[in-house]
Amino acid sequence: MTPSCNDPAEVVIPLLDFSTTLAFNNLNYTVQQGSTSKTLLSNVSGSFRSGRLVAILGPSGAGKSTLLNVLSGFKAKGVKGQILINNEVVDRQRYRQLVAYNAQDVKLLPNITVEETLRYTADLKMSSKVSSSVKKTTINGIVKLLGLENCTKTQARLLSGGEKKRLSIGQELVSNPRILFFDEPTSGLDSESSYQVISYMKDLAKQGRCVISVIHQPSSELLELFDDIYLVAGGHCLYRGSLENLIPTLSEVGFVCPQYYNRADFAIKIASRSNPEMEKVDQLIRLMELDTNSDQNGNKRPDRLSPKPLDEDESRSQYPISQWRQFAILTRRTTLGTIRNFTLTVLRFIGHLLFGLIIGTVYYDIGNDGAKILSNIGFIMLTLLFIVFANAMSVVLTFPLEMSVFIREYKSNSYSIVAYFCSKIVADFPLMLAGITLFHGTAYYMTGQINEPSRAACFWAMCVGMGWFAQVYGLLGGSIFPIEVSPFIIPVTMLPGVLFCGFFIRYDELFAAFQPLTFVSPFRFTFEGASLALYGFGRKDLGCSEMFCYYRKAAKILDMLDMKDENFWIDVGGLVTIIVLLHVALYISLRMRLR
Ligand SMILES: Nc1ncnc2c1ncn2[C@@H]1O[C@H](COP(=O)(O)OP(=O)(O)OP(=O)(O)O)[C@@H](O)[C@H]1O
Repeated sequence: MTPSCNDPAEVVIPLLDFSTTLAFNNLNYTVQQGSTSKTLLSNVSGSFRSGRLVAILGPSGAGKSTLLNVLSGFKAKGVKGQILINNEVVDRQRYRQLVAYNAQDVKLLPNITVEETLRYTADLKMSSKVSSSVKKTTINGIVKLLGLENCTKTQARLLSGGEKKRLSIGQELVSNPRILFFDEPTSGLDSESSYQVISYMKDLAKQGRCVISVIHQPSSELLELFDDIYLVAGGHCLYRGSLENLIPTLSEVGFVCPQYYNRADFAIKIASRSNPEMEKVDQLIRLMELDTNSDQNGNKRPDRLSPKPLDEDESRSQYPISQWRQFAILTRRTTLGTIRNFTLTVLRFIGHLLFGLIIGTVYYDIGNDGAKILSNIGFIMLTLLFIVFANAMSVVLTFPLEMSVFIREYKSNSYSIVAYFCSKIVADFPLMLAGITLFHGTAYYMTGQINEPSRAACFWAMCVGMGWFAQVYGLLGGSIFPIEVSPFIIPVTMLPGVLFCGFFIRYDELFAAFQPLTFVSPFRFTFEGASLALYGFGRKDLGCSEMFCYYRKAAKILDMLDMKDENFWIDVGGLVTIIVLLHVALYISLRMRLR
């Protein structure tokens, strides 16, 4: 049963027995818009203490999410000012270990269950010295704390909005962070679920954490759960202090809250752009800017806080586990997610088998017939086109969602880019290999291609090369372009490569200016490689189903296609080079996305 908001949550995750203060002074955040710059945060200051739940309030566009992103370290470029934890400037890497950020839109891997999600997070975020029983206890504690007991075996895609939100909060709790940021954790939830989520956050604060949340128009009941308020308008701070002091402070400058009026609504109304009393708002801003030396509750900040040194019991290495372990865990998780994506996985297999059968039926037994050479060359081309589109499009459709999970996890310091990159390549490879083998096993033999193991293997290798290229190309497209455009961009950008493959126009018939382009087309390398596998290297004369077959001799076929045996290894080298370069481009693109 989901605990009601009044049930005390049983806390199993460790309490933090030391205080933490996050202080920020004169923060400014500017973004570049063409040649001009736009200031999104101006001279905002404040401090948040452990044990207190803080609400960041403000009208839409006030800068609440921006403030949260800056304070959580997710935005660093263009930020000026000082952020201190326990009066110390902390380097970025260490900062990310201390801070957790829960974004407004929940990013979860859809086919992984609640328990698995938390277990993988624990494996990634907890030191390998932590025993599996401790990890299990921690996970159970989080599940209980967040009321997820009923859905531990449910895949994330089937969870309700509130459960998804709580699961993503749970992921942040695994590493037991000192400071937690939430961006609109109640958006899309009904009032009861909103109350529950904020109650859980209150519990987390009571356990000794700094908990700061952007909250959109909270009801009076919900607002009561917060200890402190940080009011933002137009990138400025209008109020920071306790909830009790909010109305008295606003009334000091002449904003008097009517009786029975929701305090949050009143504060947001004052902060809205439509407020005609701008001089009073400016007065509030000046008041807050002058008061940079007082803490969240209006008390003077001591020159030196007396916290526990930050590094006393924390590991200094960037990640809690080695990159090799990260790679192994991520590969397992990606494989599980792919296998569980039943529709796509089964469709991929059925698609390869079905197309193999169709192509095998249409081109039945033509492979050794000198009278049907042109059709057989069409078979080679069709094979390559099928492989490239089937494998590129399946990753284009799934990768963008995974990317958003990757960006969130990377930014919360869960693992390195290299570990993710390698796991992605390795986890997707077997499925591609299996699909192509199924297709090859059907189409190659049904079409009556030459039954020599070495030729069949070379043909299969060219198909695998094409599939590998397609997969990385799809990943690259998915990492660069949004899902709305990548299904269009990927096929369209491949077409010039198809044009210069040697099938639609012979290499020697191309304008001289176009001929070098054939050496950057993966289709040229695979088409020539597959054709040589079938007809090159001294293949004996083909059979002939008619009176006369002009192309009985394999050498004549290669001559017609302007292909030479010695090009085979150039094709292999060219294809491998393109695939390697695409991996490099994919790696760079992932890095760029994380900036
Ligand atoms: N990269 C950017 N370039 C230009 N303007 C930006 C950029 N990011 C945010 N802004 C602007 O900064 C302002 C503050 O945005 P922010 O998302 O922080 O608002 P918010 O208070 O969280 O609003 P909401 O409650 O609607 O989510 C908005 O006017 C937004 O358009």
